[in-house]
Order: sequence, then C-alpha cells, then structure tokens
Amino acid sequence: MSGDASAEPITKEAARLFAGRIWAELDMHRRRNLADQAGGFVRRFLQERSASGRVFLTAPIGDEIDLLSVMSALSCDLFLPVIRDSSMDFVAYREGHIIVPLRPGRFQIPEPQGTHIAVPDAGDLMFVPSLACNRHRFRLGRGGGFFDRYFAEHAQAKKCRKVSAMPVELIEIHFPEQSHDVKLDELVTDTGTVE
Ligand SMILES: Nc1nc2c(c(=O)[nH]1)N(C=O)[C@@H](CNc1ccc(C(=O)N[C@@H](CCC(=O)O)C(=O)O)cc1)CN2
Ligand SMILES: Nc1ncnc2c1ncn2[C@@H]1O[C@H](COP(=O)(O)OP(=O)(O)OP(=O)(O)O)[C@@H](O)[C@H]1O
Repeated sequence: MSGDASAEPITKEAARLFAGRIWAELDMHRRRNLADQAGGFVRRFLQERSASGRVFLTAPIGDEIDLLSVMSALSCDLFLPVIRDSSMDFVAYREGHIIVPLRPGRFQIPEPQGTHIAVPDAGDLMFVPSLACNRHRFRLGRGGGFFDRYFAEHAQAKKCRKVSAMPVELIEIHFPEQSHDVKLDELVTDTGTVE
C-alpha cells in the first residue's frame, strides 16, 4: 500500500500533498454535492432551538468549495476572517439586512471592510477550512496555523460548533496531530454528514 496516505502514517506535509491532489481532481458533480450537503447542514443548524443564526466561515481560495455563495442564499448572519499579521479576527460580513463590502486582504482573500469584530460562542457555527482530517477529527489546514492560533487566543471560541466540508476519502487521513490542532465536531462530505 505504499503511497496510500489513507492507510499509512505520514507527515502533515505529505498529507497536504495527498489531500491537495484529491481536491484538485474533484469533479464538478462531487463539488456540487459537497456544496449542497453544506447548505443542508446549515439549514438544519438554523432550525435548531439553540442555534444563534450566526455562521463563521471563509471566502473560498484555490480549490475550496464556495461556501460563501451557499450560505449567502440562507437566512443567517455571516462573519469572515480579517488577517492581521499572524493573527486574524472575524468581522461581520452580513448582519440582518446589512451587507459590508469585501476587498482583497492578505493572500488576496476577500475580507469585509467593516469593523464589527465578533468572537464565536456556544450556539454559533463555524465552517473551518480544512484539507482533510484524521480519524480523531483533528483538522489539517494549509499550514499557516491561523485557526490554531485563533482558538488558542480566544478560549470562548472553542465552544462553537466546528465543522469542515471535505471529500469523503479525506475524512480519515493518517497524520500526527499536534497539541495545538483544532478538533472538529462534525464533518460534511459529498455523501453526507459524519458526527
Ligand atoms: N478560504 C480560506 N481562508 C482562510 C484560510 C483558508 O485555509 N482558507 N486560512 C486558514 O488558516 C487562513 C489563511 N491561511 C492561508 C495560508 C496559506 C496561504 C497560501 O496561499 N500560502 C502560499 C504562500 C502565499 C504567500 O506567502 O504569499 C503557499 O503556501 O504557497 C493562504 C492562506 C485564513 N483564511
Ligand atoms: N497557539 C499557537 N501559538 C503559536 N504558534 C502556533 C500555535 N498553534 C500553531 N502554531 C504554529 O503554526 C504553524 C502551523 O501549524 P499547523 O501545521 O497545525 O497549521 P494548520 O492548522 O494546518 O494551518 P491553518 O490553521 O492556517 O489552516 C506551526 O508552526 C505551529 O507551531
């Protein structure tokens, strides 16, 4: 099974290469399914009694699914990261009927121009961008450490419901988790939701 990243323990860097290839080769049909599953997930979240109606997410880059378009069609408040040096804040993009313009920020990722910083809490939902995760639900990011640092600096944010959307073959990739890595509560895949 040499070269099969789902079966063998590998480094995070090797896992990123493996996952990156799967994302790059993901066909339109499966990308559509992933977007639809994410939309369904948020619709169910919004129907829950304890739900705040606040969704924290990211504007898409590279091969990521455009969750911002999906969530924009739903009735919820939306918050996006604004990167400042090595840290980031979540800033309101849409609250009620108010939509704040986006402009390219660090890495050319669109960021809201507004000033309303919000920290997620229990009752809020966060779609964390992940390339893959391991069987203990620890996520693999792009290696910038932005979300790891965010949760380390904002203890309250750890209480929110953390979800990632990824192709089903990337939900149990073997890589060594580190103490700072973010553990996901649920996964949305192109074939359904995994608790
Ligand atoms: N959509 C989205 N937004 C996000 C993240 C993400 O993974 N996806 N991040 C998740 O934490 C943070 C940004 N992290 C990033 C980490 C690396 C690169 C990147 O493209 N790195 C290039 C080098 C670019 C440069 O240095 O100028 C590279 O690795 O080749 C981009 C964003 C916050 N916002
Ligand atoms: N709480 C923290 N304080 C300082 N540095 C941290 C912290 N958490 C992670 N880092 C550093 O960030 C770097 C990237 O970590 P890691 O490879 O886990 O990133 P990632 O979670 O994949 O990235 P991202 O969150 O940007 O998608 C590592 O060098 C790590 O030491």
